[in-house]
Amino acid sequence: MKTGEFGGTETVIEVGGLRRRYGTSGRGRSGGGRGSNGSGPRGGRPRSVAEGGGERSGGRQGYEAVRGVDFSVARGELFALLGTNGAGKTSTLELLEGLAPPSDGQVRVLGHDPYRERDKVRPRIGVMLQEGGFPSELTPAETLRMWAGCTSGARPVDEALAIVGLTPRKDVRVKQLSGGERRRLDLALALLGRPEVLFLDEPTTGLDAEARHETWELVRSLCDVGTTVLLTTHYLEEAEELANRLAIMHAGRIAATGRVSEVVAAQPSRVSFELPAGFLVGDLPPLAELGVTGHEQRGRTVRLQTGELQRAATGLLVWARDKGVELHGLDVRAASLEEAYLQISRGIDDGTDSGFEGGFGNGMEKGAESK
Ligand SMILES: Nc1ncnc2c1ncn2[C@@H]1O[C@H](COP(=O)(O)OP(=O)(O)OP(=O)(O)O)[C@@H](O)[C@H]1O
Repeated sequence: MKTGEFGGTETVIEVGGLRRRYGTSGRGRSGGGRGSNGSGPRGGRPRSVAEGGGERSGGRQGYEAVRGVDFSVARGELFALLGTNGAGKTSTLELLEGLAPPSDGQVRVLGHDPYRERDKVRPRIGVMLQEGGFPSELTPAETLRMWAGCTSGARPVDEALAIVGLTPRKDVRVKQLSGGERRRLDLALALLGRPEVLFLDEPTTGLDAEARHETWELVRSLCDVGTTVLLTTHYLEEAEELANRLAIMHAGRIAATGRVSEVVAAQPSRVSFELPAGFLVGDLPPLAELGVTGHEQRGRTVRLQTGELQRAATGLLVWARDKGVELHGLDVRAASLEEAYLQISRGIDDGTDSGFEGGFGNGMEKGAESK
């Protein structure tokens, strides 16, 4: 089940032509702490690297991690940013959180520039960073109490602990918490100020299956009461479960965006099988008549791509029956978000549009055109 109906058309997050270049400004990455409200004791992302230097700065021209990104998110909507490692998800999120200014383009959160009008935006957002960086000698209860002191209108600490299921561990030192428990503490901190907009950077990484499902339930319930959520994730299942809409980023750009069904529908389905002994691809029925839009062959293995899976599979099976042959290794695969994700990222790497050719792996020879 997706998050609840999001409440109307009010745009809460708007991003246009967004760019972020490292290595030219001399600013550090993502200073300024966790979000919620107040400046707080936590000074920002532990993996900070000076934008003006470091091995990742990309030389004199710098490195452009975000290359013209556009999207908007309505109130109560959950928007997921997916992408390969280094695609630019966190770099984008940090611009939305107001932790750095964009090199170019526009960001509006709740109608304000989150960097320049930080004081207007900060009290209304909650941020769950990828790595927390808690003082390790404090307990979760103490950490939350300390943070609540910097947060106006904070929830009671016990309520925040209960929401994320940390009550039984509230008096254990942070250094003794498991990775998943720390993640929950991170979430509790992000929720402390009852934010209107929640930014979650890989919120369920390190959580076991049960805790992940509980977090999904929690996020859904927040959306149901109108909280707007932007999350990054590597779990496609998470995006499928939660997202009203998503964007797949690759190399700093949005390669596909829309509802899950729209992103998936834009990708072809696949049928692969071993060509029976004594037959060539040219002996198959005319592929265009089966709705096949492309095919490749490696050794005896043939892979077809199609937007009409039933027609292609039926035509192939009828052909095999008529010829009295068995199609070994037959694999009929409908397009899925995973397929879409892989095809998009591989396709762009290869400079192809759909990723179909790149997705079949290197060393694949193009099969002969069928008759
Ligand atoms: N301070 C920095 N200086 C130079 N390059 C940086 C800096 N921070 C990030 N980058 C580069 O920008 C690119 C995007 O990084 P980013 O962390 O935004 O990706 P991501 O999509 O969040 O990746 P992941 O899924 O691995 O967390 C990467 O190539 C990264 O090496």
